[in-house]
Amino acid sequence: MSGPLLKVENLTKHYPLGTGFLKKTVPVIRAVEDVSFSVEAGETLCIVGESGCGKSTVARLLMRLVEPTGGRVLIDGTDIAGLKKDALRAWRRRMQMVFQDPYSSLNPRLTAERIITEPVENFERLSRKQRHALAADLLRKVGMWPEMMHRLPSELSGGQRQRLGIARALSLNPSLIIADEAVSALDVSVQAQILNLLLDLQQQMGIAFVFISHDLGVVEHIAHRVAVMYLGRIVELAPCEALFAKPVHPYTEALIAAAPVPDPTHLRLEATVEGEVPSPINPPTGCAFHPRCPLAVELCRTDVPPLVSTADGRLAACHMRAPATDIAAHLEHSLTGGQVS
Ligand SMILES: Nc1ncnc2c1ncn2[C@@H]1O[C@H](COP(=O)(O)OP(=O)(O)OP(=O)(O)O)[C@@H](O)[C@H]1O
Repeated sequence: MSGPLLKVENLTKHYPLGTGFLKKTVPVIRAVEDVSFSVEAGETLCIVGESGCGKSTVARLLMRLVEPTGGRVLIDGTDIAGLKKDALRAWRRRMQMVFQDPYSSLNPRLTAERIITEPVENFERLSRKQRHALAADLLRKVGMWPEMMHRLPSELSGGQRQRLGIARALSLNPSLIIADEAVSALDVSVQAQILNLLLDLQQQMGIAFVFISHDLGVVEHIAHRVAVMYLGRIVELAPCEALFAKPVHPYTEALIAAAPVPDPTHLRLEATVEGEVPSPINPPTGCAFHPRCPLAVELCRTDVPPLVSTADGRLAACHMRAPATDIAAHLEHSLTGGQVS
């Protein structure tokens, strides 16, 4: 296959606040702003950032659970917005989602067998025997006993319920799984088991993951590449090791400094950075991080920094640490006391 499995181009989602009276423009929540990234087959891209930065909205846009205000999502080069009936069904088989809360995302009235075979039965009729065999196989894949297929979600532990959610996602042999805070509701030791299960499944089945988390310990354990979001935008995108070893964006640096968790057994420390996240309704001008940034200069207050490639092959949006060549002269001018135009 040539090209990435998933390509996201300039994805934007604004939620209007109320309806416009007499066509008056209404204020919007800028949940996702001009987000672009790609995911290769078999790769794990983690999206990390503080609460409210737009991570879950990206997940919902990828799954077409909400419509974008702008931008495109391409699977194997095909724009999913243009897919009609059959192609849309085929695409839905390839992308599955695992949710944060294994308690509320599983139907409490269905047995484990019904829960995990339901996605397949949306596409084809299964005999009792086929359903049984499929459920047993999927349960084994996620490290559960086939006998558990007769249990209701309330008869399973939190970790088992999340395994069930993963088995359900695996049932259609997806190429890509979007996992939104998939281990956040679990105890630390169970988190590690589920993360290791996902890594094993990835190795065996070549599944790609978009893994959304606010927990840097989790991210460091499983990511190949990491996209750091701040107030709806990606501010840094880098290979995992490089990001943790030498963050470029001051926000990434602050996140990592606030949660120094290189040891995967300490998965629970949460990222916090000094100061409040500004409102996505009225974000700061220029770089949205400038009110909290120790490096901010006048240019940061006036111009949104573009996401540019740095010498070591990552992307960063920072006037100070990753100046775009065409604005480098502008920056030098402002640093040397010149007026920002
Ligand atoms: N359906 C909606 N209607 C209006 N605003 C929304 C909606 N969904 C999300 N938002 C807003 O969009 C912004 C991004 O929310 P989102 O849930 O994507 O962030 P997040 O990074 O996933 O946060 P968390 O980690 O707390 O889930 C927030 O300001 C949120 O209040």
